[in-house]
This record gives sequence, C-alpha cells and structure tokens, in this order.
Amino acid sequence: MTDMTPTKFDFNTVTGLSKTAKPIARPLSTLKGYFHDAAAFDAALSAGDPLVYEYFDMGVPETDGNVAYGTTSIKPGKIGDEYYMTKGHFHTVLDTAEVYYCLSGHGGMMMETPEGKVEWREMKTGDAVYVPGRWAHRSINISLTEPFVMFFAFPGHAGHDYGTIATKGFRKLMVERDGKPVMVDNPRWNG
Ligand SMILES: O=P(O)(O)OC[C@H]1O[C@](O)(CO)[C@@H](O)[C@@H]1O
Ligand SMILES: [Fe+2]
Repeated sequence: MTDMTPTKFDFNTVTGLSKTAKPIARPLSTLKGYFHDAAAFDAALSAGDPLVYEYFDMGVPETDGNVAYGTTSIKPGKIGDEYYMTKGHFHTVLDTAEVYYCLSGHGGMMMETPEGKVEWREMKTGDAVYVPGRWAHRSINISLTEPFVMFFAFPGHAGHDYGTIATKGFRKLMVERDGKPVMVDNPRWNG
C-alpha cells in the first residue's frame, strides 16, 4: 500500500540538479567537526561559507515498500588536505543497503562496518556502487575541478543515523598527498 503516484524526477543527468525540486544545501558551516584539520576548517569558514554539497530529498514516504531516491552533488575543494565530502552515516535500520550511480565527476565511496572493516570504491561517470546493509557510507569528491554527482536509492524506512559518525568519525580519510588522493588513518578517530 502506498500513497505515491507515478513520478518523474526531472534531474539533469550531468549536474544532478532538478528544474523544480529544491536541493538541501550543506554549506561548510553545517560540517563543523567533520574535517580532521580544525584550524583549516575555521580559516575556510572565516573566508566565507562555501557550499560543500547539496542533495535532494524527494519526500518519499518512509516505509519499507518505498524507495527513497535523489541526487547528490559534492563540489570540488579541500579543507586543509582533506577533500570535500558528505557527513556520512549508518542507516538507522542498520541492515538496509543503498545503491549509488555516478552521473558525472570523479570521487568515491568510503565505507566501514561497526566491527571495523573498511572499503573504498573509486567512482567515475557511469560507475555504480552497492553499499550493503551495515556499512556506513560517505561520498568524497577527489577532483579539485568538477563536482562529483551521483544518483542514489535506498529503502524508504532505512533512516539516517548521523550520531555515530559525528561522534567517532570514519576510521580512514581521503587526503591529497603530492597532488594525488591517498587513503590514510584518521588521526582523530574516536572509536
Ligand atoms: O546524508 P549525508 O551523509 O549528509 O549525505 C548526503 C547524501 O546521502 C543521502 O543521505 C542518501 O543516503 C542523501 O540524502 C544524500 O545523497
Ligand atoms: Fe545512506
């Protein structure tokens, strides 16, 4: 049983942006505590409040028979040596999966389980990643010139658990070293 009518999402297949729906913006000021270099964060914030990412919540009912979907666009940039990224989260219903399809750009998905397994999957235009249930996930833009844009879909009842990542962080980070993205241990990981 669902109260949805058949719907077409009018997103641009390169930018991910809709002509009609309004994106949810995540400017830097909403990401305090997420980047490892707090001094670089404060410096970037005092120089302005750049948009780090934006995404669409299409308002699908939060039931297990529905599929929540939308697009996310992570802008190019770094805070210190760390690439722009989403907050990242577990699903509240932990064992629920998510699918991501890259519409444009160059980035990847950082994933980890509560037990400490870590996986990184690099993504370019046309690549898809399946994030299994129980894996926290964060999208990271490793291009410094173009947005990293993805279509996503997940079970409507999954919910977002931001608290665990906000408190502990991810075990691994993507940082720039000698002009290249490298995965390193998170010096501030708080497990
Ligand atoms: O929710 P976060 O971790 O801020 O990341 C934003 C993206 O992830 C989603 O929560 C989907 O899991 C979207 O709403 C959006 O793609
Ligand atoms: Fe998710």
